Amino acid sequence: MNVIEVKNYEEMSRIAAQHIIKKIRAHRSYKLGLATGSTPKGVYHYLVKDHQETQTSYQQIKTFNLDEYVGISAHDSNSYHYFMREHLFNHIDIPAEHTYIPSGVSTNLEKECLHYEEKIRLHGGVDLQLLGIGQNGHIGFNEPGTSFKSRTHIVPLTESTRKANARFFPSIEEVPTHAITVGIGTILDSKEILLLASGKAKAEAISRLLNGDLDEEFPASSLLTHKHVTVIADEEALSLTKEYFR
Ligand SMILES: N[C@@H]1[C@@H](O)[C@H](O)[C@@H](COP(=O)(O)O)O[C@@H]1O
Repeated sequence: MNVIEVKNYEEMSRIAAQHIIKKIRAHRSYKLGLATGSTPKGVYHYLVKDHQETQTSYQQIKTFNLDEYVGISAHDSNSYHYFMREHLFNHIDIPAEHTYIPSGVSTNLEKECLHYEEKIRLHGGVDLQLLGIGQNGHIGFNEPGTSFKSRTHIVPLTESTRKANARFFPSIEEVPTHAITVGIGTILDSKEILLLASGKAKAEAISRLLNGDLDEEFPASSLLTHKHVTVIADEEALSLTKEYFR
């Protein structure tokens, strides 16, 4: 696992964006795995800025998002569909039909999970997966205890995750109780993984990831089994990690 220590959120975002832009320019039909949350917002800001300044093209790029809330439609401002349009898709030249996000309002959610897996597979898999990390080590919405072999599935959200995400909703009661997420096995199939972490709230999770052992109770530790993972973390996120492990 390669660890890049950066000063702050801004630097983390810039370096991650530069890496993604380089890949997109080098490979015409690149497949990007995308994430939501506060962490990747800055990366999307830099991708948009670069697109406006240099016209880096996304016409042949395909994107696959990690997850979506169950019961929240694509038009709802709390949906991850909305988030992606707002922060990235509306500002670059990617065709809407190239952007894939699981549907949280499908009438048959089990079928939706299988279809989503199939879509990723038919496109030859994800080349680069961008990831944030939950305070309890979740990746996508794979909560502690999820099998490292899991594929796209429906998950009940833990209280801690609902609390952490409550800031985006009018009240905690309105935070959905379930989500649809690609599995840990799906994430591990990506050819390359870029995990970003910024701020003190992530320090414990990052320290556990970098110091720790493989443990299904800590989903991010599954990344230790992958050959091509880069962690870009800022000083605060690395503040509890012993020097030796960086
Ligand atoms: N499903 C998302 C994750 O993909 C994300 O990594 C995590 C951390 O969010 P943030 O980046 O806002 O800290 O939150 C949500 O639960």
